[in-house]
Amino acid sequence: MNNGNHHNGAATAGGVGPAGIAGAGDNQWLLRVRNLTKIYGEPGPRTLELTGPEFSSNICPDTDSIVACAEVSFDLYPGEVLGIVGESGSGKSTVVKLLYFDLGKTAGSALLYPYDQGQTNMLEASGQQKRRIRNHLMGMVYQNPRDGLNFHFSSGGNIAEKLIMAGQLHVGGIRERASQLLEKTEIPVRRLDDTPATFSGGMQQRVQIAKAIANNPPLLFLDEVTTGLDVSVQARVLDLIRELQQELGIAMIVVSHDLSVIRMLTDRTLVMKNGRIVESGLTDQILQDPQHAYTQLLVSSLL
Ligand SMILES: Nc1ncnc2c1ncn2[C@@H]1O[C@H](COP(=O)(O)OP(=O)(O)OP(=O)(O)O)[C@@H](O)[C@H]1O
Repeated sequence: MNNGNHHNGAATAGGVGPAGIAGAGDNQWLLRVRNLTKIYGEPGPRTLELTGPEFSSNICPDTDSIVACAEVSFDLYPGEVLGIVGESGSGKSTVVKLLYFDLGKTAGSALLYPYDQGQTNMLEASGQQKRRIRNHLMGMVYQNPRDGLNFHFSSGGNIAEKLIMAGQLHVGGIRERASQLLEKTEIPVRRLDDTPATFSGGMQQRVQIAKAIANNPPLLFLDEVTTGLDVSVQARVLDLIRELQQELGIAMIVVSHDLSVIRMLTDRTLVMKNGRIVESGLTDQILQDPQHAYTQLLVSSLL
């Protein structure tokens, strides 16, 4: 498991920023996740014992319940980019969907420092508090733009929605901010009133990114955001994410089955298999010297 010692001297650490962690000290985590677990179906007493990488299965032989993820623990520091890599079905998306409140947990806790100074498990917050956390402190970019965007709204309308949810009501200000965000994500501002349905796949992802960062959240989730795009389009979206990360100092959790995406974007990586973390560490170290047999297989497929 990660020892929590590494972080990259985040731009927001110690400063008065959207992370709200002024004076929190240099080693203050932004997000602390412990024993995050999601099980579909009724688990039995031995469900966790009888599933996982050593069984090459996440299905409990006693109850047929599915362990989407179990006992996932890690810390994320302000401005740090953490990757989650693993094959299809390993539980990567489940982890970010639990943290973004798209799914309800079976067990575990997640403390987000700007929410109640990290004193309260945000996974047990009320619906209203969760909406507040989501609107002010987090952004999400989904693999499928239809999950993150309303295709009946214009691109500007999609961004406006996020701004309004966070309490911005001044129409002129909203339009100006939406234009600024489109510019930042390299979409011609003249497309402000066009719907995402008229955009290319790469542009749709960039509108999702613009919407996700609209309220300057300290934390952004990216779930397979370039999967399915043409290689050249992928490269442009990845470059944009990297530039925005450097400019804004935003912490990110990047989910991908693709180690080249993980290599390009992340500082530290969790490797998942059958719902469990099998290895974690600095991305460079994992790529150079993978310890777990499964990670070795993943890395060799990259070479
Ligand atoms: N609604 C559901 N009911 C039952 N099982 C589910 C449900 N959603 C996900 N699962 C299972 O949970 C496990 C983890 O799924 P998850 O989507 O997190 O994997 P992943 O690593 O993100 O893979 P992918 O990229 O293919 O989505 C898989 O075995 C999946 O079949």
